[in-house]
Amino acid sequence: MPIDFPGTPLRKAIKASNLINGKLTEIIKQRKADLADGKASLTQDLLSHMLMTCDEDGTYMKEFDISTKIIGLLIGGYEVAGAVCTLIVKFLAELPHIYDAVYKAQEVMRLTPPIQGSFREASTNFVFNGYTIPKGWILYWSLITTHKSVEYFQEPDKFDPSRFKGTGPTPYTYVPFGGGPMMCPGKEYARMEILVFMHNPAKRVKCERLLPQEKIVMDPLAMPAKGLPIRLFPHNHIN
Ligand code: HEM
Repeated sequence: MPIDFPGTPLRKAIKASNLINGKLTEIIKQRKADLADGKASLTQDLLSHMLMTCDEDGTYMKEFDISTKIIGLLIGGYEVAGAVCTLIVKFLAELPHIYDAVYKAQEVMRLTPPIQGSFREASTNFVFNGYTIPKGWILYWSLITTHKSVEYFQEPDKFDPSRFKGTGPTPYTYVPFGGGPMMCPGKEYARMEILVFMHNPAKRVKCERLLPQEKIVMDPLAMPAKGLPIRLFPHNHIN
């Protein structure tokens, strides 16, 4: 239960988020001033783009919304794809036989999706599984529950990249990047980043886990608890 209380991870997260938002707001204000003085260009980067683009009603994004979008991009662009690459190394160490890299990466994101779910606001009253959800409620949808459902995936806890052969899973049952209009905007970039990673270090070396029983923890992304210490060998290494 998330309670904002001194000493809790939530309190720490709120403090860190306020600090980062404060720094980003300074940068945003500076950019606004630079744009007004002609010292910055309208097309120089995403920040200028967010400041200068309005929606169909002529409304511009608020500073706070720009700041949270930037935090989302920083986390998505760095942490999340990094978490997937770490987990790929873990599975490569456990199951080193070469399989199609694309299927393997997909199966890693099914079994250990770095982001476990996301939030939505109910735009209307509706009934789900006998529960009435009133309009305006904030809901958490859990993608890991769908990924581990026996209804959609046989032996859901087994690492089996062949699930993605042929037509693959039923639509909306494999959703590591979310779904619908709010789907992750970094999806294609992340896929490319992961495949480049798999093609280079992961293909050239064999890995051995130093802590084979190391657990995966959600903090908040799925990550090995001790940072996944490994030993690397070239593929032609003979013990
Ligand atoms: C394997 C890597 C990644 C995974 C698994 C992932 C997953 C997700 C998920 C599940 C969401 C929530 C979607 C929803 O609510 O339906 C999301 C949102 C988002 N992702 Fe990613 N992501 C990844 C990489 C990236 C990268 C590389 C970027 C940017 C360069 C990025 C930027 C974002 C942003 C900005 C949002 C928020 C979108 C919004 O609120 O409209 N992500 N991501």
